[in-house]
Amino acid sequence: MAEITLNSLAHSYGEKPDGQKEYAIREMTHVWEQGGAFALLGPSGCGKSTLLNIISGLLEPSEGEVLFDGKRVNELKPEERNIAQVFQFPVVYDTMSVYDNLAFPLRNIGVPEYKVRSKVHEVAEILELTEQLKRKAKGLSADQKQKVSMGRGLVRDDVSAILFDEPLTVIDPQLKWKLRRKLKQIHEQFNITMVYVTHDQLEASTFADKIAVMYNGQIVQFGTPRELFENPAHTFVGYFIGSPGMNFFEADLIQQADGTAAIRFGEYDITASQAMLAQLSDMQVNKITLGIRPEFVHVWDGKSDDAFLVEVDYVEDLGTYKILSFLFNGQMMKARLSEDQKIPSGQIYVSFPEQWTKVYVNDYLVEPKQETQDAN
Ligand SMILES: Nc1ncnc2c1ncn2[C@@H]1O[C@H](COP(=O)(O)OP(=O)(O)OP(=O)(O)O)[C@@H](O)[C@H]1O
Repeated sequence: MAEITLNSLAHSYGEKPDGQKEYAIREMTHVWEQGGAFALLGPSGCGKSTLLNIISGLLEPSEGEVLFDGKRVNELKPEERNIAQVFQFPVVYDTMSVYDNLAFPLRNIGVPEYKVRSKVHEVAEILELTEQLKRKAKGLSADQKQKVSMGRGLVRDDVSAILFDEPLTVIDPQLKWKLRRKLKQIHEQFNITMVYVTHDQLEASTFADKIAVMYNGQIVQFGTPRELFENPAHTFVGYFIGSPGMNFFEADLIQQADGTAAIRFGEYDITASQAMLAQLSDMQVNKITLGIRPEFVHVWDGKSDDAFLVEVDYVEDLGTYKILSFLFNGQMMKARLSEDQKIPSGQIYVSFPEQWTKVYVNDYLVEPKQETQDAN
């Protein structure tokens, strides 16, 4: 078991990269603590597989280092790193029995047969493969084969970490949920560092304690599912996590005649704390992006003096909840409402609670200015 550190790591597939754009992994320093369950979440092409292959040793990074428990492993071959990797498609020996497939990694390192037997039975039990142990792998269904693949990763006690690269791609939708739970249970039981790559936010949040969201070769936020939802550190996290994603709109920071600052969206003033306005004034920006999740838009039943009058566009009924689309200053926005909330047609009042209205500059979240403590 190991803590995995990426130290100023970067990777370009080209020999002579010309600028950041040519890097599949842009420079990052990052730590995955020992024994954690982590997900690497991001859209296709953001660099997830590249990063996983660098950790497992299938790919040598062009810059920086990978450390296991503080020791550099860049020069170690995959088999010397004690990493188990489970890929999208099952890797099993068709002509061998399920038992021999599971026993293979242990026999390879000379584990005595009596220990092999007990470990294979333990893992088969967890993965519900005991009844299949004598069968040839060839006759198994795709999801059973993938369970065998996972089992081969789990049999060795000495692995530093298990890396999963979209392991549920071939699994039946009904079984996906069950296997995800199983993986979580296995993690709790074995306390091995696990990194799970996926482009599916639901998969990431059921499996992982902490999720690294990747975008354009960078980890833009590393946090619990709740942190990613409540406080997206980057506009991409706001957009990618949640259903539907965060509402964004461009606003202006203006300096008023009395010397105070205000945030303006068209003719509307958007409330912000003094600490936030002070921070934005310090940053000397004019344009900002505001973000609010559809769940946090407050839709009023009737008239409200502190709310904005907006135009209802349409309401989508999704069974257990509704999505209201409305036009605010010409921009389409969404609110997520409970199924029993009545929505009048025409014009309604909405407001954006200050706590949930996030401010972004150049795509990154701005935190309100901290009061400096008086030294005396
Ligand atoms: N062998 C390669 N040679 C050159 N470029 C590559 C190679 N493998 C990946 N890339 C590029 O590196 C970037 C990151 O790809 P990577 O496969 O790591 O992304 P990913 O997030 O795993 O995507 P997916 O979910 O589609 O597998 C992409 O722009 C891709 O085209």
